[in-house]
Amino acid sequence: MTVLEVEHLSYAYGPVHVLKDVSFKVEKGDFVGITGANGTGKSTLLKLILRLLHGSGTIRVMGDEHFKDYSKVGYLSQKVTTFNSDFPATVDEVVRANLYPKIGFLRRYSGRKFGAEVDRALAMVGMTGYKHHLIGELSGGQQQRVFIARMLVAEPEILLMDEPTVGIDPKSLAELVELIERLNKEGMTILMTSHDLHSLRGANKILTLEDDGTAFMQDAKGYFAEGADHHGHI
Ligand SMILES: Nc1ncnc2c1ncn2[C@@H]1O[C@H](COP(=O)(O)OP(=O)(O)OP(=O)(O)O)[C@@H](O)[C@H]1O
Repeated sequence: MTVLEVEHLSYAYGPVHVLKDVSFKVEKGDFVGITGANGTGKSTLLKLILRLLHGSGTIRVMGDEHFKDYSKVGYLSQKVTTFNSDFPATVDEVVRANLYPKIGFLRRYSGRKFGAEVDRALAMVGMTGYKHHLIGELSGGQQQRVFIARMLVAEPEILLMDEPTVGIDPKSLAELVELIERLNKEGMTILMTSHDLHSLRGANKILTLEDDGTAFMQDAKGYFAEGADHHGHI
């Protein structure tokens, strides 16, 4: 089943053309690694898919050109974890907050606490036991796990992640990559940008954005077989 179809997508910030006539398809269960040099438009592409930005061309999510239910699309933005350590929210609050778009603002006050849903999401990312910790007190890798749990609690169909592995120490990085690969193996469709070839080793498709704004998708096996040297930006 095709869950995302991008056709002839172009986008410019004022006079600066970033994406030009980009087309690709994502099937349910795909892990798409999005790569390309700095400034080629990886973050811009994710924001267009989320309709935070509007370009020309067509974007169909779940077959719908006018898709509105973005609670089904989890998004982890770049640098989401650059937290001030005084940030007062607990892990529980950060994860729970993403249930509200789903359950509706008014029902938020219905008294139901959704503790089981939060616990389940934290268990999926190996963060059981951290519920009452302040988010600002966790390591970068732990914060990323919590932000992944925050996406998962809304039971999304697709995860969009913008460089989730940046700035994380090697051990936490390996665990985070394993977590992302496991979620994909369990059936989650993932689109993830990264400059780090290792982080994308579980991908089955690679979308490469070029300096001229074009993009092409290829089988990950072919991409990795060509070798990292071939792709000057990695
Ligand atoms: N809000 C904005 N206004 C104007 N130009 C922007 C804006 N956001 C991004 N750009 C420009 O658009 C281009 C693409 O940016 P984008 O952040 O999508 O690239 P990227 O591939 O994600 O880069 P990186 O690998 O550095 O994260 C860059 O040249 C950037 O300077």
